[in-house]
Amino acid sequence: MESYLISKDASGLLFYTINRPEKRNAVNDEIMDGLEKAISLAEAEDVKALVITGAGDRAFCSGGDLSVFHRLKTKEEAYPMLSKMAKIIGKLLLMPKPTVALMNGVAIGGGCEIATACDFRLGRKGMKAGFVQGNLAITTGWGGGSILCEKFPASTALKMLTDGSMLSADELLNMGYLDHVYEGDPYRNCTEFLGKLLEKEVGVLSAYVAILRRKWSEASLIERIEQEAVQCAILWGKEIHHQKVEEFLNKS
Ligand SMILES: CC[C@@H](C(=O)O)C(=O)SCCNC(=O)CCNC(=O)[C@H](O)C(C)(C)COP(=O)(O)OP(=O)(O)OC[C@H]1O[C@@H](n2cnc3c(N)ncnc32)[C@H](O)[C@@H]1OP(=O)(O)O
Repeated sequence: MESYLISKDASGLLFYTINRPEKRNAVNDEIMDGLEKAISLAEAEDVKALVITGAGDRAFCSGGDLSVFHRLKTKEEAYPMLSKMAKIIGKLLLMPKPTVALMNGVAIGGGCEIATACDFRLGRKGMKAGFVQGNLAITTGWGGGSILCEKFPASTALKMLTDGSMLSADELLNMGYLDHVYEGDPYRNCTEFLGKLLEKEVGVLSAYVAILRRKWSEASLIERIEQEAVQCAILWGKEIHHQKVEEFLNKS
């Protein structure tokens, strides 16, 4: 089974679907490479927006694949993985088309980092999301912390990052993290939410998006994302992080 799927519809939406529902759509190297591929495919003239979602009805994305990345023990081993995904998330953040996180289920850790980089976040009623990295004795390491701090009020961002709690769709909507909570078919809800955006010329969409992207480029957000990966790698190398991950992997 492919780890990811890429498809395009007639209205100009390019879909990137993480396809590991049995692992709650945890991110491995293949998924990182697929996301980078989808970001470049979205440059095509007939694509109006990129939509990221997860296969199945349980998870949007459960973050980094702990069973794979647990093999990385030192900061020197962890940094290339963190930096690779931080660069891809930086590309997602600055890509020249609008982006949507269609959060069909739980989003945890790195899953929230991917969603935070998107322009719009739609959550299925009943889903939950949380930046749980602190519970694993690390921080966000793919840039999501820096992006959260840029896009949301400082107190909202700091509370989400330091609490490490799972928040309900209604809580996420109230605090402005989600733009919309939907029930029923995700595809129909996504196209309805985007609505008139999809009727606009692609040049108009890219020009508006560029206004936003310039703001983030001028705020040195890419440099801050890179510093976040470095900082996370240092915590990653500590024994307490490995103990916390082992607790999750041995939980059954
Ligand atoms: C590494 C980068 C870092 C960052 O920079 O942000 C991170 O992302 S840290 C990773 C943070 N993620 C987590 O801590 C998520 C851990 N997962 C869970 O809490 C739960 O699995 C869930 C996502 C809430 C789903 O719960 P549930 O529906 O009850 O399913 P299971 O727990 O039984 O999981 C099913 C299956 O999937 C495996 N799984 C789930 N998440 C991951 C993951 N992130 N990495 C690897 N594997 C994962 C889980 O182990 C089960 O596998 P089997 O036992 O083989 O069925």
